[in-house]
Amino acid sequence: MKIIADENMPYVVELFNEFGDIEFVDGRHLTPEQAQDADVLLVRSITKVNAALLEQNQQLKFVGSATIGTDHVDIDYLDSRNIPFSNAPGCNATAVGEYAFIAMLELATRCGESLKDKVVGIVGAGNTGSATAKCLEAYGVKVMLCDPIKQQEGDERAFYSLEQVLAEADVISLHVPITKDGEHKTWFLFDEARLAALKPNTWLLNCCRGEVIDNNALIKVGQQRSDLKLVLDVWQGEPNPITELVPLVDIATPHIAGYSLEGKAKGTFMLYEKLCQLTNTKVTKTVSDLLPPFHISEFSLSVNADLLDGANQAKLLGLARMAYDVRDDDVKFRQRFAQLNGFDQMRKQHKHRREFSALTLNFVQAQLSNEPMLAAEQLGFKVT
Ligand SMILES: NC(=O)c1ccc[n+]([C@@H]2O[C@H](COP(=O)([O-])OP(=O)(O)OC[C@H]3O[C@@H](n4cnc5c(N)ncnc54)[C@H](O)[C@@H]3O)[C@@H](O)[C@H]2O)c1
Ligand SMILES: O=C(O)[C@H](O)[C@H](O)COP(=O)(O)O
Repeated sequence: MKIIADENMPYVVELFNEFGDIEFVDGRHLTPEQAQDADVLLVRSITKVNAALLEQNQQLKFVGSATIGTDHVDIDYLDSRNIPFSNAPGCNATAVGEYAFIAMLELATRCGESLKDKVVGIVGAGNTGSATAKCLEAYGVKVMLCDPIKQQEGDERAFYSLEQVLAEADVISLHVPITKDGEHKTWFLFDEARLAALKPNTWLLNCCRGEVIDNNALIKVGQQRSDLKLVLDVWQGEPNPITELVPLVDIATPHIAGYSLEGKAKGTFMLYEKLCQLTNTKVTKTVSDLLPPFHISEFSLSVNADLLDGANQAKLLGLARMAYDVRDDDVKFRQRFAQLNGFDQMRKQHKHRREFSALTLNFVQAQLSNEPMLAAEQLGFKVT
């Protein structure tokens, strides 16, 4: 079996070498000629999987994308050729949730404000939106979920309309797939009118797809409204963000919100499981076999370390930065995004961060209540 895999997908050798020969390719520039003799194709979000790529291939047995989003894959075309396809829903949800939470903590600390006093609107309450809400709620922040599709499906959580979120939330975090048609289409969901209608001092975070916000309108509105705070991990026209937008953005990163080692490992692992299922192969590996130990295995906290206390926001941020310091990616982004291949190079060379779960917090003295420990656990840390 010939397996063609994106060169930036970790753990492919560990998981797939038992199935055959592996060839690594540059996923953004994969050609029909390179893909023509693949039995298995393993891609990331940067490879367009469609008729143009695959019509010369008559032997393809499986396409796997180690991503949550599927907008780069023509699933109808694969169906028409009976080629099984699988993505990796939820694989990097925790990574995105922690990224959004850390970015909010960072902004709050930078502005001398308390995140706990904010109301956060989450647009799209699926895997990544729910993971963001989980961190915020563990910290005691009020969350407003907006997801008309889940609401219509009978999800029992409390939902709010987008208009309510725009009117009431201090922070808005976007977690929708990119869709171009239908009642709930998300392409330019945040157009000039919605951007201009944001409450004074709103923070807007986009960790889903760049085109959910009209980036040209964002430049126009951002230039008129210095009160807005922006966190962008995704950009219209990737890998070439619009240059004028970057200085208006408070935290800017190159589509790496989902790049935790855990998320990456889970993504590749889910495709391995699917291929095992398709080929009647026994699953013999586990995700934890793949992950190296974290360089800080345990961190001790004293009795004053009530992470839930808003007065300790900076301490919580310090702790979160041990797992992931978003400022490093922001600095690199500003230096490199405009260079030739800068955006892709930053993603390729990204030092995959760890999730909170890699860090064990040791509460060395008994707390007055066990709430801070429970909150730390809810945030995702291991607690002893
Ligand atoms: N930045 C990154 O690294 C990164 C990582 C993972 C995912 N993503 C992107 O984020 C998207 C969301 O990921 P997910 O795992 O949460 O997906 P998901 O499918 O679990 O959840 C998306 C939710 O959005 C809702 N939705 C759709 N249209 C909506 C609308 N108009 N208004 C409100 N809600 C709407 C859906 O009902 C669904 O519940 C992915 O499709 C992907 O494009 C980006
Ligand atoms: O859809 C997703 O899962 C994310 O956008 C994913 O993290 C993108 O990363 P890539 O596949 O480009 O490495």
